[in-house]
Amino acid sequence: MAGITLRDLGYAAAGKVILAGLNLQLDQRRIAIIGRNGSGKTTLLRLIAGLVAPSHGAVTVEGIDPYRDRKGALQRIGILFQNPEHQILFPTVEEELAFGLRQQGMTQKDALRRTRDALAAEGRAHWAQASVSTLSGGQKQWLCLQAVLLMAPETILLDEPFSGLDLPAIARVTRRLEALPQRLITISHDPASAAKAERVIWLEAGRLHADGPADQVLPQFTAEMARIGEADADADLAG
Ligand SMILES: Nc1ncnc2c1ncn2[C@@H]1O[C@H](COP(=O)(O)OP(=O)(O)OP(=O)(O)O)[C@@H](O)[C@H]1O
Repeated sequence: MAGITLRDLGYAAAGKVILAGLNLQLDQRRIAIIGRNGSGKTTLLRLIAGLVAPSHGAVTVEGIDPYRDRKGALQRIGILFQNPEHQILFPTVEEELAFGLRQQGMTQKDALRRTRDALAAEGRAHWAQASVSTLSGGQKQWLCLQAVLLMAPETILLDEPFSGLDLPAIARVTRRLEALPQRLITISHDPASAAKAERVIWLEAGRLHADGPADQVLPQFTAEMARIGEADADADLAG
């Protein structure tokens, strides 16, 4: 795998600089991106997924530009959004799961067959015709992860994959993610969930603040968050 390359990457919106000057080569299998609210983590994932175009510099994913080459991006990158409601488009479980496969060029018939096989393999064959609106938040999140996995991308981008999950669901999703062969790039506010990453990237106000092994970066991050937490109320808007 050639990995993901960010070259002097920057992004601005509504006249505001949101990310600037990022130069990173991302080759590791488990990468965590940490940072405070509004530090630019989600924007970085959206740039890597090719959902938005850089305002400055470039992103390359396994040799392609994910914004210009959408088909190539769909083969290489999957993204799990923080809020499943932002990801789910279809009324039933099987339609939702089949959609990504259709986008990758599979016929509707083959996509539905693959979807039903995948549900059966997970012991959830009876979910196929279920209405997505009847699922709980955690079940919707499972559905979104399943949709990404069915597309078999080389890299999966996860935006706070544990938000809104109860403790058993966190344990289940953690096990599932740990077993995946793919490269995972996971956003988190929570240092504990980044502890097993091979590499931790800390963003601060849209810029790289630290980059290294978890046992070096996380203690600095935790200490800094504690320091800020002890200071006065923090009501500044980023940018
Ligand atoms: N399209 C946009 N137009 C204007 N401002 C934007 C846009 N996208 C992001 N922002 C702003 O950029 C900053 C970074 O947002 P982003 O969602 O990337 O941060 P984050 O680190 O993921 O935050 P959180 O941890 O709260 O999810 C925020 O101040 C946000 O309001």
